[in-house]
Amino acid sequence: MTKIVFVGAGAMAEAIIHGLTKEKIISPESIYVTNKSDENQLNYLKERYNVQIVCDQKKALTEANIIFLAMKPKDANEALTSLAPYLNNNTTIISVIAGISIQTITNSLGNRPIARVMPNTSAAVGMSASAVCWNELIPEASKLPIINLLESIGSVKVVAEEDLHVVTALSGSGPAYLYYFAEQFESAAIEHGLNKVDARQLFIQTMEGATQMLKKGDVEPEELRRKVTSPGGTTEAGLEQLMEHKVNEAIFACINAAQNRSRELGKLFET
Ligand SMILES: NC(=O)C1=CN([C@@H]2O[C@H](COP(=O)(O)OP(=O)(O)OC[C@H]3O[C@@H](n4cnc5c(N)ncnc54)[C@H](O)[C@@H]3O)[C@@H](O)[C@H]2O)C=CC1
Ligand SMILES: O=C(O)[C@@H]1CCC=N1
Repeated sequence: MTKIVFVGAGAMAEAIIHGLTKEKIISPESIYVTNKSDENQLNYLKERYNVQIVCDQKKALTEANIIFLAMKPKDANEALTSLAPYLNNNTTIISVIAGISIQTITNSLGNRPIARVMPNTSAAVGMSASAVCWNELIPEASKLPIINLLESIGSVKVVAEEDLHVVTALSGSGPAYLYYFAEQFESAAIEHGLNKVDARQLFIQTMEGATQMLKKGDVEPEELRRKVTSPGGTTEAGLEQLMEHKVNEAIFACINAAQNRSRELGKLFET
């Protein structure tokens, strides 16, 4: 049975565990969790998902088939140093840490199969938009199982490592941008008299409907937008404000800053 150890047990680890256990891809008895200090969080994960808390670090790490690295970039070096002595040669490392390169992980853990994944927290509902890259030590035969594992939490694209920076900016951080939009549209609608429940439901359904239209893929977003925008109508009036406030520039600046930060984090914690 495949044994998976999560080193780092925060928001992202939980979202992945939620997805994996919900889809019954792997039995919770085979999923182990450990973190730096927060015992309450480990107990919570055990209670909620029935996963195992690592008691014997050495045993858990030595026997692991897959180790997920799920700590913040600033904690990566310390974590990698503490793991290094216990790994067996065949263990596959899957890092979800933003910015930290395969080379930096290799520098601490030695040459071994390493994949980097950029998921997002929608993994919790099986809707992560994940991208993965790997080093050449990941055997051909292991690629599909890794993709299948990740597909249990959503969609997966295989990308070049260099592209993970922009992927992180777009889909790793993406849910937060959409939640920000949700907050703002909701507040604006409430200001104009709608109640909170209706405002939220109407916005969610609008996002969902627009997503479905985009997903059909037969009409470009620009054309879909035109179909909503009657000349001299309400949409035009609204869009004019978005353009006047340079929302397009804000979005370019947002993606640029996020992908830059991913590069910076990689450099900052390079070993
Ligand atoms: N939250 C998100 O939406 C996404 C996060 N990520 C990446 O996932 C990683 C984790 O992010 P979050 O879960 O949001 O952070 P978090 O702060 O919620 O969780 C971090 C976990 O790492 C543990 N930790 C810290 N130092 C450790 C050490 N030396 N050994 C073992 N465990 C240690 C902490 O105790 C905590 O359980 C980050 O690198 C982030 O870039 C990637 C995609 C999306
Ligand atoms: O904000 C962050 O750094 C992480 C990576 C992508 C989403 N959250």
